[in-house]
Amino acid sequence: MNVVRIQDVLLHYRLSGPAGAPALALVNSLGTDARIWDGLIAELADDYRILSYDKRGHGLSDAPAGDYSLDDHVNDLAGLLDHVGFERPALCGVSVGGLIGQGFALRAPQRLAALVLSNTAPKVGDAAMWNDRAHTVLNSGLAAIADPIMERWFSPQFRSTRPDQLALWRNLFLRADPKGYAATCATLRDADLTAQAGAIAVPTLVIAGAEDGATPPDLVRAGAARIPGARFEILPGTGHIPSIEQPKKLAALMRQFLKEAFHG
Ligand SMILES: O=C(O)CC1=CCC(=O)O1
Repeated sequence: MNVVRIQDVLLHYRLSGPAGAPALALVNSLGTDARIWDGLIAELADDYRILSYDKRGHGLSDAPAGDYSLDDHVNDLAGLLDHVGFERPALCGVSVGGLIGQGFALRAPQRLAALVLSNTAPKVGDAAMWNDRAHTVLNSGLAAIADPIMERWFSPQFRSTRPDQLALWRNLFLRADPKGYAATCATLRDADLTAQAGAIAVPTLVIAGAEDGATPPDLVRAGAARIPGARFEILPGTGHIPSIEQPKKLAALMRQFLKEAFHG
């Protein structure tokens, strides 16, 4: 098991694909861990050296006390990229992972070959929603919100045709750490990159899920429009986490984009 201590937080990470291949780093969403990327990694690992990790408060990584700022997450990512020797990777983040990606791109554009923003925006939700969600989870546990969250994560087709898969992802969600989850709700409450998104100077692909209940296509499209030169794509029949629902289609979009970013 790979582990590194960054900012006094133990982070669990995984590396896949051939050493020396173009590098790709993946940042997970709220209430998930690095396993959401398994289907995508299976598609891309012949051609890319891929880093995935459990961001702080999630998976096997530490869940330190207190609210997490976007800077905390960006600093973790920067330290992890240094640790694994990724000098200029492509970065793909989903949802709050995409906010972390935008924060990293604003801080260190020279460190990125390309940015893929999956199901995210410069601002996601509002303060009342994130405060309410954190309060519920801390007082009543993740089970109290599991059903509506599965509806936000997954398309109706996925929920009706893949009940066993749905049950496993629900289990993963239920086993998350409520403290780490609530601390990341604070990240989402406080992070607003709307005014800065126009300064992102990295080739960017923005992807929406046509049936995303958390970051609907119009929100994602509006965010993409703020990023100079960003490409925008909608994946049909897909909810909030395309790497789970449609890893092959997501990989196809990314493969084309990353080829141009790395090889011109
Ligand atoms: O849990 C949700 O509503 C989906 C989500 C919002 C931000 C994130 O990372 O996941």
